[in-house]
Amino acid sequence: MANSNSVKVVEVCRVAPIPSSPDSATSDQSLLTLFDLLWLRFLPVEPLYFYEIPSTSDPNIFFNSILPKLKASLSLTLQHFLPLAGNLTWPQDSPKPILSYVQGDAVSLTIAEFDADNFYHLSGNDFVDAKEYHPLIPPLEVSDQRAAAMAIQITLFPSRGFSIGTTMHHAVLDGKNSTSFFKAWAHTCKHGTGVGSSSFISLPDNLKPFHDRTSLKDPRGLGELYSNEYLNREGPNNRSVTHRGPPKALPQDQIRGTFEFTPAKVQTLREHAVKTTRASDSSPLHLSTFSLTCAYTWVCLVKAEEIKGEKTAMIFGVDARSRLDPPVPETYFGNCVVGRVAVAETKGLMGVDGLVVAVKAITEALRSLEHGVFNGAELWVSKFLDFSLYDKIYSIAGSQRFEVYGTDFGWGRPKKIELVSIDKTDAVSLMDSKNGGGAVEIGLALKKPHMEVFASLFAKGL
Ligand SMILES: CC(C)(COP(=O)(O)OP(=O)(O)OC[C@H]1O[C@@H](n2cnc3c(N)ncnc32)[C@H](O)[C@@H]1OP(=O)(O)O)[C@@H](O)C(=O)NCCC(=O)NCCSC(=O)CC(=O)O
Repeated sequence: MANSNSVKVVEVCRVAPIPSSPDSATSDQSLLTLFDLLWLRFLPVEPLYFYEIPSTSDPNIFFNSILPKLKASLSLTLQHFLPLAGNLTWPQDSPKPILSYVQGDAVSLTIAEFDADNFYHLSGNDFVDAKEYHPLIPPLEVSDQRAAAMAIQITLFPSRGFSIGTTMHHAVLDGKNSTSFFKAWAHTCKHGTGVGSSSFISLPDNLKPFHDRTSLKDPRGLGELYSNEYLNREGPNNRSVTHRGPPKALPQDQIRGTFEFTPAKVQTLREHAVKTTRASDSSPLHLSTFSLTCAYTWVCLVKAEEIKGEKTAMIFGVDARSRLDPPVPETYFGNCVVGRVAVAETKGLMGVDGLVVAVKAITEALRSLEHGVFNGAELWVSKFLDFSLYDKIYSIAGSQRFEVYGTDFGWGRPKKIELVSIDKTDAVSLMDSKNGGGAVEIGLALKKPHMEVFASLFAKGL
């Protein structure tokens, strides 16, 4: 078990974007879109990256070299991501919340230190008590009137490594953006010209955020419809920009585990699905890495948690950027994700054809995209999902496409990445694998007995 010493806060400071030239933007303001509003009440996203410190003769390498570089590059990177240094408000005269940055706004950065022995425990492969990650994530400054977009915490594990934890307001950005921000910061840190330099580091095109929320067209006025919903649903004229709190009683005995799907494992699942699909099933199954990974996880979860109800659901996000008409750039900054819900009979998931039942449900949910991402939107903006219909609703956070393990600040690939928020949102995290090679990893937070059964089902295979 890890040393239970608590995290010691060394410094709390604020990092502002450095203007890179005299004509750099000094302010930025945008109205939230429908896509942002959908996430307004969601809990913040909490990615946590662990990096090993290279062995060196300088015991103070972190404070002498690494930390100053991280701070300087953060400041330079924020110049490209001004909204992340800003705040959300919802003035009385505004139809929707406003995300604004004005000169002087800055990101809260906490520097902390934790017992070195915790490093390999928290960044290793063993199960970890979910609560152990919480001190590595900073609080976000939020009130009903004003919410910061992001807070960052860098925690040193002396002579071992450091972690970078962030808390990001979900109405400000989606998983793709948060990954791009980390990659842009890492790029600037790795290729920067030195501490104290205010020189502008140009980002590769795929990391340059495209900031124009008005480019998301909403001819049916769904954003207004949805914001009116908010204003009326939660008390009269409720303009709070605070997310809902975590569930009242977070399970105390949750542990976290990571499981890997190698390309060979995915191929085995694919072949199994093809073999067990009935000849009478005319419509082809969507047998991508994503659908097979989610389907197998779903089946193992239903069995491990002994779900009893008639139906269970799995919600996943779909990147809408290229699916909109007209599309928006891949680098569009702001939420651009729509939810899709796969529904299956629990009995079917538990049966011998469980994998195919799950893949079929995911295929059907994806098929609805053929009619456009806004098909039936008037219904789901006013009543997204009737939770009472399902005994259990699973969800997927993140994507293996984001290639988060490619985030190198100059000291190598991350040793481990956790999406800490999944223990509050009950989601399954999905990302590329820390072992590379085209593998995918999922992260779970479950009660210990359920995790043990899940691990054994996962290892056993089909
Ligand atoms: C809807 C999807 C999940 C479906 O994914 P699939 O992979 O099943 O289907 P697909 O049609 O997109 O791709 C099918 C095949 O084409 C290939 N392919 C297609 N596009 C690709 C691309 N851009 N990069 C790499 N591969 C690609 C894949 O190899 C895949 O096969 P193969 O994989 O077998 O090789 C995805 O399209 C998508 O939108 N992903 C992003 C979801 C997202 O943004 N999530 C974050 C939500 S916000 C969040 O999570 C934050 C939070 O709340 O915490």
